[in-house]
Amino acid sequence: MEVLSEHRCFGGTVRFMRHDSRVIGLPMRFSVFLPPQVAEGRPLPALFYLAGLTCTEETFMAKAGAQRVAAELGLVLVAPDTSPRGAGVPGESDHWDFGVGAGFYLDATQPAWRTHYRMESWICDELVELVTRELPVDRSRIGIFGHSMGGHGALTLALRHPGLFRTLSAFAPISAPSACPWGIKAFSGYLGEDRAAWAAHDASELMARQSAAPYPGGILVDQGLADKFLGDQQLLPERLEQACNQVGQPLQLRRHAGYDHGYYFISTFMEEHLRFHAQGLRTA
Ligand SMILES: N[C@@H](CCC(=O)N[C@@H](CSC=O)C(=O)NCC(=O)O)C(=O)O
Repeated sequence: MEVLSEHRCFGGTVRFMRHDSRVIGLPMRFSVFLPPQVAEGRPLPALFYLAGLTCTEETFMAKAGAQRVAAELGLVLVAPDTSPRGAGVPGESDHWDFGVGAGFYLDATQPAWRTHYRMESWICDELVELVTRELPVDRSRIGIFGHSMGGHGALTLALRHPGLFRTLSAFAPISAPSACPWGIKAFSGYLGEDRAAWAAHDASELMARQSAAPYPGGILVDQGLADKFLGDQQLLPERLEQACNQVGQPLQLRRHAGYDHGYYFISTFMEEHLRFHAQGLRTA
C-alpha cells in the first residue's frame, strides 16, 4: 500500500492511497480518514463510503464534510474509487454513466469488461482484507454507506455479503437499477441480457427475496425532493420502501423538501448518518 499524500484533519489524518490490486489487475486508489483515537492503539470501527457516477476516491473526503464528526466518534472512513482506471476497454471513457467512473460495484461478466471491472470483489474481498490488516480497523465493526450509484453499491453489497457490513445507510440511492435508465445501461453492458443476473444486483429485488429483516436495527436512507434524478425516475426509492415493508425490514426513508442530488444535500445529513452508524457499530 503506497501513501500518495497525507493531510492533518480535525486531529486525525486523511490519506490518499494506491495499491496493486490482485482482483482488478491494476493499481487502485482509495482514501482513508484515521481519527485521533488511532493513537490509543485499539482497533476502531470503520465506515466504507461508496461514491456516485463520475466521482473518485477524493470526492467524499473533499466534499462530504464527514471528518469532524468521524474524529469525535472515533470512526475510520474508507472511500474507494468508483471504477478501474486504465483497463484499456475500447470506449470505456465515452460515457459518464458507464465505464470509467461508473463501475456499479459489481463484477462484470461480459467479455470486454470481466477482466478488470470487478468492483464487488475488490471492495468486499481485497479492500476489506487490506484495510483490516494494514490499518487499526476492527473487522467485526464495519458499516457501509454511499450515494446514488454508491447508494446502490452500499445496499447491494450489504445484502449480498451478509455479516460483512454491520450497519447500512444511503443518500439518494439508485434503488431499483433493473428498472431505471442508468441501471439498464450498466447491467446490459456489464452483465448481459440475463435479467436473473440483474436481479442479483438490484437492491429492491434482493430485499424482496429476504426471508427475514437483514438489518433489524434499521436502514437509513435520505432523499432530496428537488433531486433531478428522482424526477427522471433513476432512483425509485418507493420500490425499496415497498420491498422493505414486504419483508419487515425497518427503513427510515426521509424525504427532504428542497434538497437536490449533490454534496450540499449529502453534507447536510452526513452527521446524522455517522451517528446512526456509530450507534449500530457500538452495539455490534
Ligand atoms: N455529469 C453528470 C452528473 C454526474 C453526477 O451528478 N454525479 C453525481 C452522482 S450521480 C449518481 O451516481 C455526483 O456525485 N457527482 C459528484 C459531485 O461532486 O457532485 C451530468 O452531466 O448530469
